[in-house]
Amino acid sequence: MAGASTLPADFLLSRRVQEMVINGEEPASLYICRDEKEDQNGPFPLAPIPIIDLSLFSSSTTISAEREEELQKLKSALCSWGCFQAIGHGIPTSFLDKIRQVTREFFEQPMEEKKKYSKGVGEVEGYGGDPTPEEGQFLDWQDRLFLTVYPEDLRDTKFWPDTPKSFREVLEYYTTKMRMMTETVSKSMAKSLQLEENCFLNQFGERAVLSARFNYYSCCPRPEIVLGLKPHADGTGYTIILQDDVEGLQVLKEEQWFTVPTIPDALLVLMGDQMQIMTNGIFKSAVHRVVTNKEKERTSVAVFYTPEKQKEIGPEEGLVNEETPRLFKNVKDYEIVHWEYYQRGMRALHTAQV
Ligand SMILES: O=C(O)CCC(=O)C(=O)O
Ligand SMILES: [Fe+2]
Repeated sequence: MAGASTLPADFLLSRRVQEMVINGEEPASLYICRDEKEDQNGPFPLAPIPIIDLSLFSSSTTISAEREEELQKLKSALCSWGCFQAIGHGIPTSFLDKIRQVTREFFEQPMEEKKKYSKGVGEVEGYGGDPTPEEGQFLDWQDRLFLTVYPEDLRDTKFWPDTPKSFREVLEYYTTKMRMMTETVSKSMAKSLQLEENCFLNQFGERAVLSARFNYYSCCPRPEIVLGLKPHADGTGYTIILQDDVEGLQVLKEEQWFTVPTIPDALLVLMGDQMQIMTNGIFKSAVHRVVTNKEKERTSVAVFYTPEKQKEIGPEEGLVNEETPRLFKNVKDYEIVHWEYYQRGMRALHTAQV
């Protein structure tokens, strides 16, 4: 298509990346994130992210020494990587496969079917690309379906797909399980820091928000210069990511990008900025990105767990003392500021610093 490389962002974002690929189009210039000759410090090593067995925290039969050791492992993972691979979460692998399958089935439907759930270019909820970023920011090689699931009165069910047939049921069941998992994870994180076990749950509040983002990364003819998702840290409390069997997610540690291994029965629990604030900087909010792939499509489902709207959160008092002074202010609706900065290609954490 003549002049394709200078198309404006709003126009590009009104179309799906998947459509461009089906039409055999080359990525327009706004998708190009770097100079071809730039050193990318690849190949990227696999990240040795600790694997934590959550069943050790919930089962009453676990001997306390074993539980204590796992809590220490959890704390160390969150201080260094800002994430861990969770197993023993109580969701059978067969069900994780079911979610992976309905996700793929949703995106593999004809465009007309998916467009029933289309959002406007500027909106977040629904099917499409992320809203247009500020000038100078490149676009992501992905399409996604974003749905708020809890609290239930915030659901906008016109965006909830009717097909594949089991989609809604699978999402409902998965997020019920996610709520149980956030309870275990939040309590365990508190215990690992010698805090009262409900402290983080209380900060998240009864109306904590759970939303699901189904990501679809089409094959990309120029993987060396196009990203599936630009580098960012999440504005959440934390995020739980289900990957399929195609690698692509990377985390940044000491200025090196590491590829997150795909493990069929594991869920990646990744700290967002708000957990870094609540732990007074002890847990790291992990910077991550997604690379593209020439041969294989990739899917993922990210469940975002965010404190209740309008609720103030801040560093736990038990973590603030003379040796470790308060690093962050109390904030509310932090994710809104986070989003504004994200759209400018920046992190927002400094806005919460004292
Ligand atoms: O696709 C992935 O594995 C990660 C997605 C992600 O980082 C996000 O949706 O915020
Ligand atoms: Fe993310």
